[in-house]
Amino acid sequence: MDIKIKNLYKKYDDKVIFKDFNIIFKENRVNTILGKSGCGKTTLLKIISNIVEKDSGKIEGINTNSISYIFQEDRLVEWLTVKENLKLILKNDYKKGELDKICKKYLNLVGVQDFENYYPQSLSGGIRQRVNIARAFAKPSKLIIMDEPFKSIDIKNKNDIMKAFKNVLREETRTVLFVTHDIDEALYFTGKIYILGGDPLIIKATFNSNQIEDKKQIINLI
Ligand SMILES: Nc1ncnc2c1ncn2[C@@H]1O[C@H](COP(=O)(O)OP(=O)(O)OP(=O)(O)O)[C@@H](O)[C@H]1O
Repeated sequence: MDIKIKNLYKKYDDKVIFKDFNIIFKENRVNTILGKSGCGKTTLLKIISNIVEKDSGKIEGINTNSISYIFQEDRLVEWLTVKENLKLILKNDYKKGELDKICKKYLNLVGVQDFENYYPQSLSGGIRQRVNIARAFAKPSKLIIMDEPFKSIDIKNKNDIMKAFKNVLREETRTVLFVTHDIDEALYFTGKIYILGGDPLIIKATFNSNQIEDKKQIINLI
């Protein structure tokens, strides 16, 4: 089922972010959202995932019990090791005997298998975020919500993780909502690109990522 946002209204104090806003995100595809800083992208993701309350409107096609989140900052539990952090989230999704194998598979995927017994506080920001990404991918959720997930990761590791993520998406059908400021990231995944902007927010343009021949097409719209 596509995710349908209908007649969304939201303001913070007197600042109107959404006024009768409508958008449809495609099921089983990467839906990438681009837009100026502060236009309301994170608010949209948080409303969709029920972390921020909307003033009014309808959201269809979401099962809030089946969402994986990757935010700009990681949400690791400091007093649990990397592996325990994964197990905590995955314990209801897999049989006990499978958990170690699953943790290994996804930690491997993002290249942090050597850190499985470390506590988060002893890891760099980039490694922590990769653990965070492994945990989100490992959860067999239908929807993955990613808000600038690669921001703190160096270019080499970012490229490896994006490649790994592409492979996961080939194996498993997931719907992805992906906010980024990086046009190369947006174009890397096959899917839909939405350019949002304005005050209150509107959809300025939508593209299929494989339609874009020149990045300038997008830059000029943001
Ligand atoms: N809890 C809040 N209370 C009041 N204002 C808020 C709150 N959260 C966000 N805002 C404001 O709402 C607007 C939209 O914020 P939001 O974080 O959704 O933008 P964004 O497009 O995700 O920005 P960025 O690209 O910089 O992450 C901004 O002006 C922000 O200052």
